[in-house]
Amino acid sequence: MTETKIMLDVSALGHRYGGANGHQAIADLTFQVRTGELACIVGPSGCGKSTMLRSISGLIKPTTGDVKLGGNPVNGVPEDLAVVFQDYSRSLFPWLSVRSNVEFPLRSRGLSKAERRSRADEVLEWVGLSAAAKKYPWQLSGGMQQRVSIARALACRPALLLMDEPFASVDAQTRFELEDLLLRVRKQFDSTVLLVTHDIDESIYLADRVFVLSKSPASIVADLEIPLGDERDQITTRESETFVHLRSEVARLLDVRSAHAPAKDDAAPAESDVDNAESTAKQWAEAEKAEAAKADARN
Ligand SMILES: Nc1ncnc2c1ncn2[C@@H]1O[C@H](COP(=O)(O)OP(=O)(O)OP(=O)(O)O)[C@@H](O)[C@H]1O
Repeated sequence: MTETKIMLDVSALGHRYGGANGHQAIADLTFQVRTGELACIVGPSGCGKSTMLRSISGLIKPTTGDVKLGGNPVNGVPEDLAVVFQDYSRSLFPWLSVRSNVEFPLRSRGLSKAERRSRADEVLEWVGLSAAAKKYPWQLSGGMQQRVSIARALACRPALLLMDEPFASVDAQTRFELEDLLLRVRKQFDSTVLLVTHDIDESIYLADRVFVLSKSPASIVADLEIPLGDERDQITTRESETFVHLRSEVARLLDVRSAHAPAKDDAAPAESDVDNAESTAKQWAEAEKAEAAKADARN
């Protein structure tokens, strides 16, 4: 029997902002993502998804539990992790061309200039942006900018691709196109993906597995295998009996009818952490810039 490898192992992860009397954002999160799997996490607004992603990507140190990537403990930003955010305007550098944006994180990974160029050109072709390589992000539509972000993440050949509501800022048509693009490229690059969304249909359409989160503080309330096969289609898959059944099941688990009720502990953020509350995309971009600067200093 072949052993299934675990790429991401999250164990009893918890985070409380603002010390002992502060705000418990996530509590006792335990789940695993297998190598080569596309897993989606769906949870109600404010339940702690970003806090979880920050912990997994090493941007914050969780107060309890631990995270392992490829068997190694995550104690800072891991090199073999890439992240795609909803807010592409904050994660792409406006002063760099599309190609340079894609090459940027490769600078800290010890690749030669020629290798960086060839990787960037390969992924840009895969996301259909070869012709836009010399343009700047601000010359592109939102959907195209998000394709640049996806290309940039894939160029790093990450062991794990984290995606934080990646398609939430584009129109419905573009969203469908980007979802299908993700399904194509994850196959091409054999990627392991963890995607966070609050769109139930999107989570089922994309995933091999869906984890459903509770309201704040987030914990896992269900782990559902999605038996929709590899070939998915925006119309026929979404109309299928299995899809419709899963949609109702996830909606029930999320208890969508009460999703707009304020969570009992959803007061103002804990004061001591307010400085910390800038967007994860910005934090990540700063971490990448720092890594590239270190690499430049070494060379
Ligand atoms: N830096 C911080 N300091 C204090 N509290 C915070 C901080 N960041 C988030 N919180 C609180 O933790 C809880 C979870 O926030 P988080 O942003 O992780 O949730 P989310 O599920 O990503 O939200 P959304 O769905 O709105 O994106 C919220 O109550 C939020 O106010």
